Amino acid sequence: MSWGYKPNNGPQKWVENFPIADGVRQSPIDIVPGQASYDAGLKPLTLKYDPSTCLDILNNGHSVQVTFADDTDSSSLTDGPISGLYRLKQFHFHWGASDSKGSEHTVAGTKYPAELHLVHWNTKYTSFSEAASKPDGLAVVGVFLKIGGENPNLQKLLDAFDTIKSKGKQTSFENFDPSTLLPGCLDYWTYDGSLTTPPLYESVTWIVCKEPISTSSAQMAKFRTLLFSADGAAQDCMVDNYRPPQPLKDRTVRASFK
Ligand SMILES: NS(=O)(=O)c1cc(F)ccc1F
Ligand SMILES: [Zn+2]
Repeated sequence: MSWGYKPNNGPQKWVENFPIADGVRQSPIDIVPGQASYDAGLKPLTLKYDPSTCLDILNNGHSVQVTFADDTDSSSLTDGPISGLYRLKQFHFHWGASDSKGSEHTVAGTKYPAELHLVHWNTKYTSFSEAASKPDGLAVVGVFLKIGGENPNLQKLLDAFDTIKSKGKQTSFENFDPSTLLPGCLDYWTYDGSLTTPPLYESVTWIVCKEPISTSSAQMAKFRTLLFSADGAAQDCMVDNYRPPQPLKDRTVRASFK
């Protein structure tokens, strides 16, 4: 049986097949603002996204993912804590069975109902796959979702969910601009971490935005209509697809803001 988020295949069991789960730079972490160190050398993020690079939306059995054409530099991340140019490959979410949990990173122990991850790979490598296992291979921008007003930009994604309800389903999804899912303020915390799902590669420069975006409780309920299970199998709601915070070990979290 493959990895998942249940007691018998979930985060507490991943170390059996992926020993790096107990590694030195695992993600997510609990971010403690009072312990983060302000670094005046950190640049503002430069995120340039071209909606025409948006390809499709997929239920991959672990999350809902929107995939981008990454054969040019059209959708990229530069500056911030990184050097060079990283191309956007995909974005996806993690969420809970209720509004009281769901994010992977936490802020002084606070859990948000969901967390958006925008995954970028370092163009010093030839592909996402090659970059994914390198210590400076990936840069993931994390954005917290909080319960507030309905989010019309998020709604465009949710409207596609009925056609990708079960594992393996995908459908074309064009001209979506991921910058509409970013908060107004791009202040961030950054630290060296890992993928939060197997293979848990320690290849991610994490860039976690301080400001959340809003979603409504009804919109969160829509995420919970997705299934971990494939068509025809017993229906298994896709909820609680988040890894809990991991030990900080010998790492510091830097803040781009005072
Ligand atoms: N949740 S994550 O952003 O660390 C992540 C991104 C990937 F591209 C692959 C696996 C992952 F776990
Ligand atoms: Zn993720």
